[in-house]
Amino acid sequence: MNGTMVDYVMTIDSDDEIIPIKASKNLSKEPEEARLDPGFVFDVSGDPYFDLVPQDTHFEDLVKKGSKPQPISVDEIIERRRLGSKKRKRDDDEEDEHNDSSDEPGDDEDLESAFEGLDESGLDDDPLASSGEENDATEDKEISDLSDDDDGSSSEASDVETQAQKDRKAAFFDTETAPTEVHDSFLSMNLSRPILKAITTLGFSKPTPIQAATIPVALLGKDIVGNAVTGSGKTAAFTVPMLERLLYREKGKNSAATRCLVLVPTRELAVQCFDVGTKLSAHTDIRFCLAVGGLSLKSQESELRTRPDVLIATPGRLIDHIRNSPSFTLDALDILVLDEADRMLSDGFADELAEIIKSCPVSRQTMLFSATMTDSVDELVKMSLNKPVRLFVDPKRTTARGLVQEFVRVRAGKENERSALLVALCKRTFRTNVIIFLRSKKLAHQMRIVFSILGMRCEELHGDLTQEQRLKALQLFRDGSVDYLMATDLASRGLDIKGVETVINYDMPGQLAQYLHRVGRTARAGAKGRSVTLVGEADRKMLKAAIKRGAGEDQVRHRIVPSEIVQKWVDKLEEMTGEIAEVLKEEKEEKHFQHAEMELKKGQNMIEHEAEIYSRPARTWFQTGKEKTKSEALSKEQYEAGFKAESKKSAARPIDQNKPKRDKLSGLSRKAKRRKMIMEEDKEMGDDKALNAAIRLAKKANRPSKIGVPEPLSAKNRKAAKKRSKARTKSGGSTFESDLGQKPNAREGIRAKKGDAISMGKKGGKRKGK
Ligand SMILES: Nc1ncnc2c1ncn2[C@@H]1O[C@H](COP(=O)(O)OP(=O)(O)OP(=O)(O)O)[C@@H](O)[C@H]1O
Repeated sequence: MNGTMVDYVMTIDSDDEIIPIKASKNLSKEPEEARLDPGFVFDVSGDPYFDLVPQDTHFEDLVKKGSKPQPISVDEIIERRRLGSKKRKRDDDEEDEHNDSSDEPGDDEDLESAFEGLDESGLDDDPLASSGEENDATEDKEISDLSDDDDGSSSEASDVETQAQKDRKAAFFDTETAPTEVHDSFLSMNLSRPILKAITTLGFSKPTPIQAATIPVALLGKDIVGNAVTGSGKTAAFTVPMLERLLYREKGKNSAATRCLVLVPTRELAVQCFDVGTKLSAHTDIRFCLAVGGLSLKSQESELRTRPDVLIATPGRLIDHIRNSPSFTLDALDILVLDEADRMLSDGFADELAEIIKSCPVSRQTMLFSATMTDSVDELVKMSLNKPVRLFVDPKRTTARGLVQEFVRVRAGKENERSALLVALCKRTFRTNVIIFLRSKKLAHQMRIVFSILGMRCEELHGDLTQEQRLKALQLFRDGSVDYLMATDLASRGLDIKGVETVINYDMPGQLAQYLHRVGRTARAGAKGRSVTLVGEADRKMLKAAIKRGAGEDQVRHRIVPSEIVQKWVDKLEEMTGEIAEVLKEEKEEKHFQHAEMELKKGQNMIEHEAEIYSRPARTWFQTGKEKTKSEALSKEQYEAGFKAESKKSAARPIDQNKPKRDKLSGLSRKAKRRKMIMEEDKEMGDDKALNAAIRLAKKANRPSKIGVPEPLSAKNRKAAKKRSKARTKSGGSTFESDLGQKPNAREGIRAKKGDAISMGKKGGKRKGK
């Protein structure tokens, strides 16, 4: 760390209380329009998941039944054990009973006495095992040493653009279409009244910077690459123009079609996007559909048959529908949104993305968003976007303005103290609205058991849970029924939860992007928040990168947890290892039992309904389990390579292998290309050619015309439109028509022609790579 950095890393000597987050210099300088209403959130009171599905459907119906056994409640096991142990303890003396109540937050004296009577049965290789703590005086020095260690190869070094890169980008991106007006109000953006009404209902008084930049360009039908910090309103930035364009779609009999697709990496994020979309379209007739794994395939299929206007999906489930729902097609797609694109790639979805993109019409508009960009995203952009407009808001700043970043040092050789540190921090200081990120599902589950045994209200969110459990955990955390959410990186992207005060990183993630997304769950939409990261010796570079990319010099803290407190929790956790193991054992036994019951039921079903089950058409899969695991590992490797130094970048070339087969197709017309690709695919899959051709023909015959782009209103036209709208209102014209300020059906159903866009800002050349 250089001299100045030493000065600004403030040390918090005690974790007894939260040092109030002072308005930073940066914050006070912040332009008024950049601040959001911290009190506002998309989610309304009540259960946000119940209004995600058609009124006549029960949510329970949508949750995939039978694929996973009924969830086992850890809380129930712990409660059962607690009751059992209470009974045993009744035989003990008064003193021991008193010790039992030592789990109250902050009651450290009581805890101390409680430990004395407990049995010493530590497990040698248990992650919760202890080590000592050194004095605090050296901490300051060492954290400065840590940051002084500038070897020039830190993670963030790879983020610095070389001139060659800049030139390449300039050649690829549309540099002519820049937002011409600075919009400090939604009213000046040429939006229709139903959309404006919804924006007002949501309490958005001003567009955020990324919204101000994106909406006008997106309305032109241009491809966009958007980048802005977490919690800056990217969801509405692409949803608003998408809805506005949809208002101009063809309506009437046989014109229903899925025209917009939003792809997101996680199911929870899809649910949230769906929620935002339905709220913003509340005053329109635009229909949304959610297609994510873990929810019932059948009800999704039947909903897709009605051809909803907007589909929000995760890549895996979408591929399943493309392959296995005969009436479903993306042929009529006008707008494709790739949200959190880098995460989709790092999750091993590169192949799926390539397949989906191949299934979309070439003439679509594509918008790609993320708070962090990687090399693989660059490749995806090249593959799927057509002369995009690059809209990067404040690219130097990577964390929210209201975020205070704290770091807690975990010394070499004392890695095993992490759990004790975490418990100490949560027991004494961070007591409500805390998301804790852990590196594995197993650890998240174990820690949830630890917290529950200690009487701390806690839920877990990771991929080992059923969708039902995941949604429930989120809901309990959202409504404040639990104070802690133990999560893996599943929850690091996009989730917008009101009032998250603190994000704790049990360990420093391997990539800066991951860190930024995790800490981005707090300090959203102009609110203040705090992140606390446990930093080990191996995390030096990441620590340095995180500090450098923070919101401001005065918003970084070094927190020290008193060593005696850490030791206290180390001892307590050691004592608890036996109990944790018992809970895990009981849970495992229950799981086995449930599994056996399920298998039995399955067997009975097979006997009873054999004929019907075998008559069902076989579903085809995009990848086998083995292929998927392989591609996930590859993506992870490539994702990590994307963060390495620039010199290594060209060697990594992440998505190259996944590019559509360009060479074989070059020189062919668009139609011929597509036909050839489909034929090859059929050959690979060994599908029935005639049947597939018939399905394709039927789908093609049903394909509706494309949506256009809204025409900007000149001052003169605006007046005329107002007059027309008044006249129509008098004569009882439809609200939509008057909202649009145009003649009924004046532009409805018109295919977006090149000229449309050119007249408002040049549309780029031919789309590459498809
Ligand atoms: N114009 C606005 N005015 C006030 N609040 C807004 C506005 N736009 C969005 N918000 C609020 O900002 C919060 C964050 O929005 P959103 O989830 O879209 O952020 P994001 O940039 O997608 O974040 P992430 O990168 O983490 O996915 C939401 O709760 C929303 O209520």
